[in-house]
Amino acid sequence: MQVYEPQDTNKIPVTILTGFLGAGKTTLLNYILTERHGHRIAVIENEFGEIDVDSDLVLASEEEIFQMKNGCICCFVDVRNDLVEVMKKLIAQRDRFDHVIVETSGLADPTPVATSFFIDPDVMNATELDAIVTLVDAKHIGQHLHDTVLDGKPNQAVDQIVAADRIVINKTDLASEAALADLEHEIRGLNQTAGILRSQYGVVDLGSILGISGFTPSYVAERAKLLDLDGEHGHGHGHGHGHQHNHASHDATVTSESFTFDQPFNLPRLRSFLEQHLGEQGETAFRTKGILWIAGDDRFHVLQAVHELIDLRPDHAWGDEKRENRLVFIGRGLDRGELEAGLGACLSEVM
Ligand SMILES: Nc1nc2c(ncn2[C@@H]2O[C@H](COP(=O)(O)OP(=O)(O)OP(=O)(O)O)[C@@H](O)[C@H]2O)c(=O)[nH]1
Repeated sequence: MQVYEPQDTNKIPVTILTGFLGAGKTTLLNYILTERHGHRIAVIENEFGEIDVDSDLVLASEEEIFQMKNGCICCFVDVRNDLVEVMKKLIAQRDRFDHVIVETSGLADPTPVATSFFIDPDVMNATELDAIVTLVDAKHIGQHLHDTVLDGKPNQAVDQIVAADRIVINKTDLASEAALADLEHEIRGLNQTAGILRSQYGVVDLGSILGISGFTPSYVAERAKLLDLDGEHGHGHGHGHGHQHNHASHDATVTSESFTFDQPFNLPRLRSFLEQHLGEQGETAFRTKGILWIAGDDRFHVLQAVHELIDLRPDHAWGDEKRENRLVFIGRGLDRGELEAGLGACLSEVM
């Protein structure tokens, strides 16, 4: 690990961390937050899905995590206002931290997020956009880059690569050297200037992604022009996070379904349901996450699945925390009724 120094100590450097669903943003964030790099980092999180699972997956102490409660970070109008508000709160507590990381939802285009740092004079004076860092899932990105079912609208997996100052190809353990070389070549075709790094579980030289001063306002304006992102027309999305936008640009066929159950799951039943369901629908079931209550077990379990790859494991003890099950499914053409029935059949009669 290499320690970095912010370039201008008067301004708070801000890193925008982006990457398609399941690329490893939270994993990288946890790595950053647990490394002893001598800097205090505030995190602004935003997620796709109505219930919050992500903040439970971030290991750091809660006071460092600020959630964007309303508004999806991929929407121009909402995000600009919300982000500006959150940033102002952070600026007021400026002495508590020296770097801000904004983790975007996996379906966000980072450019409007970046431009929101140039629309408010107070935020602009107090912060300095450091870089857009884009994570890429070495195993799964291919299918999203070639995703044709985007209705002629911008593909956010591509936007995220185009807008990046640094691209981290993560999950290199899941791809061959030849596949990685091809992917690097393909990424170069989309972005000629960004530094490309490789990682496993987000372990990168932090000096290569933080404190790199990759931004100038003119650069953002250029990018915005390039992507036709002036915020006035025609962009936005319509995914299932409970509110409608007219400025939809994202793939409206991608939705999220969230479930909570106040009964525990029978672990073997749940495992076999998930294996079967995600095995059959792995192409279109992009991402599944959950904080799980398992019958007969005092520890909460964490479910992480990216397409058909499932990771379900125990975490720490529930303690006094209220036990419940929270799951989010994100994908294309999700059938809520089928999921609800399938999950319901996995609930345990005994606690
Ligand atoms: N094999 C492998 N798995 C990884 C690696 N990095 C992360 N993962 C796993 O991939 C899954 C998704 O990682 P996250 O960090 O939650 O991804 P994310 O980008 O925050 O996901 P969203 O918030 O849903 O967009 C988790 O199960 C991680 O443990 C890696 O380098 N190799």
